Amino acid sequence: MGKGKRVGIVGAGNVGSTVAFILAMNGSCHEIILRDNKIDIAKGKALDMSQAAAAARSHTIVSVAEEPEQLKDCDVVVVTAGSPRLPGMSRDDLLLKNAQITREVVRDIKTYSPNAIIIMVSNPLDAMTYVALRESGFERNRILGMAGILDSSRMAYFIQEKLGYGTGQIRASVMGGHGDDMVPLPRYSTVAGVPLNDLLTDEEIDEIVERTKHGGAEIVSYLKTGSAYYAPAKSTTIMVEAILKDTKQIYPCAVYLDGEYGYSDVVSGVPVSIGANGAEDIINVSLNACERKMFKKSVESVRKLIDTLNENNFFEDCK
Ligand SMILES: NC(=O)c1ccc[n+]([C@@H]2O[C@H](COP(=O)([O-])OP(=O)(O)OC[C@H]3O[C@@H](n4cnc5c(N)ncnc54)[C@H](O)[C@@H]3O)[C@@H](O)[C@H]2O)c1
Ligand SMILES: O=C(O)C[C@H](O)C(=O)O
Repeated sequence: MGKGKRVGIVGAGNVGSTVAFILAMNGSCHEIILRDNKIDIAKGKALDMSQAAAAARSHTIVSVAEEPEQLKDCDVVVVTAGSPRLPGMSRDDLLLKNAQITREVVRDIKTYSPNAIIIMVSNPLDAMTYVALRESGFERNRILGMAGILDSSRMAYFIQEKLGYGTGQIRASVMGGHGDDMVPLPRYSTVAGVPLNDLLTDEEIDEIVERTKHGGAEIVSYLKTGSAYYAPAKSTTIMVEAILKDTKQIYPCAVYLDGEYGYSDVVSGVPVSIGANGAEDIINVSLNACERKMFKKSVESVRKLIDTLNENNFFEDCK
């Protein structure tokens, strides 16, 4: 699988380096190139991972791009550059700082890996995916944001914890933006094919929904110096591998909406078929009135962040 493929990772912090490690251990691609402001840290991690790859008999090479031009000709670039939140912060508090970082990083990707598919991870995720799209000028299928797989995995875990059984058999579904207004969908969640409301009470499902919405903050409250990275990294590698293997499997991803679900010129999380061309198809799931209302609120939250960027004349500088 993926022989000869090159994956770039910008931001070799907690999430980026864990993505690299998983890909290297899986032998998912031929080469992984790390890029970070902290060059020595990136070099140390690349060396460490290369030695782990040797131990695992993996053919993946991990190297460092010390200069922007060394992150060249990548098939996929994952962007995790930027600050994580700390306890008491919302993801949205990172907006202006991470938008500037995303802009710089995406300009280099556009120049040196002009055919890459970009997977955004930096927060606030939907707004950063929008920034990447505007800054790159790439077709919308080539810019995806990672969040829905993570949020759905969290919901699946909370269902399993509540039930006490079903490990590995739970399919949970979350749509909308990656914020407090995300839209967990119990109606589309099952355990070994059994609908959730056959297994849990409404109150129990409500608790799971609320905990899912605040799943990121729960981990920040324990870690204190940053945010989650194991589940985010695993979720990101699922997207990278779907692109490299051209699987065309459906995953919830943040993509630019152009009329889908009744919204345009905004990014939100929806089910997407992922393949070699990135977001190849956007799947239209039928939502009931209540779900539509929640989706609308979530889209409006993302739209507010885009408005804030506009008010700061952020997009006037887009090349
Ligand atoms: N979408 C999601 O579901 C999700 C999940 C987890 C984390 N995140 C977000 O991902 C981002 C990274 O999280 P983390 O835990 O890895 O943080 P981290 O602080 O561990 O790593 C971020 C890295 O980015 C680097 N960096 C900063 N500016 C850069 C630039 N211009 N060029 C290259 N590198 C640069 C930093 O040196 C650092 O190593 C945060 O914004 C976080 O909120 C999103
Ligand atoms: O919660 C955060 O700030 C990081 C990430 O978005 C997450 O959900 O873990």
